[in-house]
This record gives sequence, C-alpha cells and structure tokens, in this order.
Amino acid sequence: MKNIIKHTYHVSREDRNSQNGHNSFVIWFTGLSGSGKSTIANQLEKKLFDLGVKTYSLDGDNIRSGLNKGLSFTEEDRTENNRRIAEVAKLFMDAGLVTITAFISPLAEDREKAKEVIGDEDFIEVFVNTPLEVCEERDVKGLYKKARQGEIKNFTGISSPYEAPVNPDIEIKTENESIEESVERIFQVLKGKLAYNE
Ligand SMILES: Nc1ncnc2c1ncn2[C@@H]1O[C@H](COP(=O)(O)OS(=O)(=O)O)[C@@H](OP(=O)(O)O)[C@H]1O
Ligand SMILES: Nc1ncnc2c1ncn2[C@@H]1O[C@H](COP(=O)(O)OP(=O)(O)O)[C@@H](O)[C@H]1O
Repeated sequence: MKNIIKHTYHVSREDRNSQNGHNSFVIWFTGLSGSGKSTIANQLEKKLFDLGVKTYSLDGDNIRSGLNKGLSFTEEDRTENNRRIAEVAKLFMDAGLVTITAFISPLAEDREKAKEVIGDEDFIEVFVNTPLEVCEERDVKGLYKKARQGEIKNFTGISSPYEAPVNPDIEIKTENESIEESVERIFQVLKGKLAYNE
C-alpha cells in the first residue's frame, strides 16, 4: 500500500511461540445458528486453557457488539464481518495465541479468503454440521421462530444461504456425539499442531 512501510519488530511470532512452548494457529468454526459452535468452542478453549495453552476466542459478543457493531446480515456485511474477523484472528495468532472463532461464516468464498489471510497451514476449519431441522427445533434464542414469521429477514438457512464446507478439517455431527466427544476429537487433531519444536 502506498506510503505504508512495515516496521520490523524485535519480538516475532516464533519468539512468542517458543516462550509459550506451543505453536499458534486459528480454529475456525462454521455452522448454522444453534448448531453448537459457541458451546463446543467454549469447552475446547477451557480444555486448552486448563492445559496451559494460551488461547483467545472471538465470537459474536466481542465482535458484533464491538468492532463490527453496525454490520447487518446482508451478504455484503457478512463478508465484511468475516473479513475483519479473519484479520483480527491473524493478529491474535501472531501474538502467539491459539485463536478460536465461532461465526456462521456462511459463504465458501469468505471462508476461503479467511484461510488465505491466516495461511493454509494455520487455518483449521471445523464444520458443525447440525441439520437445519435440529437447529430450528433447539431454537436456543427464539430467532428461527421470528425468522419463520418474517420478523427477521436474511436469516441463515431460512432466507439467506449457508454453503456447507466441502472439505473441512473436522466435521461435527452434534446429533450423534456429545459435546465432550466433539471436543476430544478436535483436540486430537490439534495436539500434533500444538507441539513447538525448537
Ligand atoms: N439474519 C440473521 N442470520 C443469522 N444470524 C442472525 C441473524 N440475525 C441475528 N443473528 C444472530 O447473529 C449471530 C450470527 O452472527 P455471525 O457474525 O456469526 O454471522 S455471519 O458470520 O456474519 O454470517 C447468530 O448467532 P449464533 O446463533 O451464535 O450463530 C444469531 O444469534
Ligand atoms: N452435542 C452437542 N454439541 C453442541 N451443542 C449441543 C449438543 N447437543 C445439544 N446442544 C445444544 O445446542 C445448542 C447450541 O447452541 P450454540 O452453541 O449457541 O450454537 P451456535 O453458537 O452455533 O449458535 C446449545 O443449547 C447446546 O447445549
């Protein structure tokens, strides 16, 4: 970019990973509203934290009510929402943290771009593949009912698309496995990536 010159810092991501004793990367959850993203992401973070891993979670609470306040649920705004999340996740990863994001991120192209920003090697895509009927039956926040009644427009799965990942790193079927089982399965994939070798 014109007239923007990068500063070279003395402390690198490598240095931080070495000091923390583990690698940093991004775990990107995707799935319908009510699929279980936040529930599983939360439990996963707790497990990692208890093991002494430096973590940080990005979710609707700290992003859509802060940094991305004002963005709606049109495709354009979702794209911008996901773009900023990817950039912020990259910063946290550079800060040495295992970064967990839990957003619907419904568009394949937006997830692809997030992967490009973060880097192929450091992007673990977790597809929480809970069928729409189950999410709607759960209706944790009462939003599906409102969407069906036309009170919420552009609602994912009802009046706005969800493009399922074709080749996710991990796929979770919450009707068939418990939260603990899902967390354990994700952890087994992460374990190898966490180990920092001098
Ligand atoms: N129109 C519409 N469509 C989908 N979801 C809606 C909508 N309006 C509000 N909500 C609530 O916002 C949460 C999804 O926000 P995200 O930032 O994850 O969405 S996106 O990635 O930009 O598509 C989502 O939270 P989760 O249920 O945790 O997924 C909903 O509670
Ligand atoms: N196996 C499971 N894994 C994750 N969530 C589950 C499971 N079984 C039932 N649930 C419930 O489904 C709901 C998922 O809600 P939430 O985690 O907020 O989803 P999202 O973040 O995708 O919108 C929670 O009420 C959770 O207790």
